[in-house]
Amino acid sequence: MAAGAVFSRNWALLSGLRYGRKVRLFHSSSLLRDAPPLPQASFFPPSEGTMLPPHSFQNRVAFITGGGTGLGRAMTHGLSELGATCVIASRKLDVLQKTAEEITAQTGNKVFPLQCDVRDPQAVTQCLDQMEKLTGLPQVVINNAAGNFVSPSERLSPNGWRTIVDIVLNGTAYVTLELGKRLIQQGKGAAFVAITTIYAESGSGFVVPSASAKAGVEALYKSLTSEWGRYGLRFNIIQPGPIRTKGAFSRLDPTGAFEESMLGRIPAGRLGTPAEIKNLALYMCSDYATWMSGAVVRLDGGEYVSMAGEFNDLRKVTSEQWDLIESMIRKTKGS
Ligand SMILES: CCCCC/C=C\C/C=C\C/C=C\C=C\C(=O)SCCNC(=O)CCNC(=O)[C@H](O)C(C)(C)COP(=O)(O)OP(=O)(O)OC[C@H]1O[C@@H](n2cnc3c(N)ncnc32)[C@H](O)[C@@H]1OP(=O)(O)O
Ligand SMILES: NC(=O)C1=CN([C@@H]2O[C@H](COP(=O)(O)OP(=O)(O)OC[C@H]3O[C@@H](n4cnc5c(N)ncnc54)[C@H](OP(=O)(O)O)[C@@H]3O)[C@@H](O)[C@H]2O)C=CC1
Repeated sequence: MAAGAVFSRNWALLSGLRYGRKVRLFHSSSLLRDAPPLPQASFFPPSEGTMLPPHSFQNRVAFITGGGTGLGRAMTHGLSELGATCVIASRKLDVLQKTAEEITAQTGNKVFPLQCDVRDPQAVTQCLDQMEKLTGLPQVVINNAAGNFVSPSERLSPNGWRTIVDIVLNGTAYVTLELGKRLIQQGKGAAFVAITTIYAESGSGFVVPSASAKAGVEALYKSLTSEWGRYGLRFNIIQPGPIRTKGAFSRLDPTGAFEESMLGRIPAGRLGTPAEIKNLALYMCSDYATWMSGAVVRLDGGEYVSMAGEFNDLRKVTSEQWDLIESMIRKTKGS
């Protein structure tokens, strides 16, 4: 079914709410099921395993914000599997503790949970003090924590704006600047990765605080690439396309009405997986990527360019329709 038709059908289902019909209201319940991948997805199966050789991060420390859930958890798992001692930090200590225990049990390498709201610079300082005592400074830093929700911009309050910009841009800056200062002082190098999004470049309606803050993160990282390379610090950026995590989908598509139309614009025909982000992030932080700095890598199954191309909707034209179009164009010869 064409993406537009899918969207209309799903939206009609939701509209049924107004007439008292029973439809799924939340992303996790059942009427609007998770959209199935498109047929071409069978050409592009995701590989879940960890790509780099064993021990690639042996004797290294990694600090991952938002490491308790979603993509942060996947990256923590991968680093730990390859030998790193990991420190994960976010607001919910219970979530962090559970993740830390599970990963430590699976990999045999210690994961330390530290409570930290990255919006608060003092909390960041205290968290990094604790980390230094536990593990010393990290060689790998992943700024992954984020906040987001879809909302028409005219509904945003100043605090709604501030909340997202504080988590995404200010939080990343507090962590990066404080760690950078400490690393520089101790003469130690490190690899930083920030997780942004494909709309950091284009901007996007309905997620304006997130788009603005992620663009700021990219500017921060590109700027520090140039300024702090001389201290042994390198900075790279991953722009993921859509990946089903509870944190993202519950705030960006809570009804599930948009998932199918979103799939229709991804040439690979499927969502990404946390493991795909994990493998790219691990590569960027590894010794195989010491010449990589200031890079911005989009990992989105082709969605971004697919949305940008003026003529890409012609995918919907059938072979018979092309016969007609071609004959009409050919008739213009000599005119
Ligand atoms: C076209 C189809 C698209 C389909 C898309 C589907 C999939 C995704 C595809 C791509 C994804 C691309 C990018 C993804 C980027 C991400 O960042 S995803 C990660 C998302 N994860 C999280 O957000 C986790 C953390 N989030 C939170 O904790 C909360 O959601 C929050 C960010 C709100 C922070 O919580 P808290 O500090 O408790 O804040 P408050 O609840 O007090 O709220 C602060 C102010 O914000 C206002 N607000 C909250 N929600 C909304 C809303 N939905 N609409 C408008 N305003 C909202 C709230 O009212 C507070 O302001 P006031 O004090 O009332 O003025
Ligand atoms: N999933 C997707 O489709 C996409 C995701 N991304 C990006 O990937 C990254 C991970 O997102 P994803 O895993 O999907 O979603 P999650 O919601 O699972 O991850 C967000 C993490 O950020 C943490 N966090 C939120 N606020 C704060 C705060 N104030 N201080 C410290 N930590 C905080 C949360 O932990 P806690 O609640 O404990 O604080 C949570 O672990 C984000 O940067 C997101 O923007 C980008 C494009 C697409």
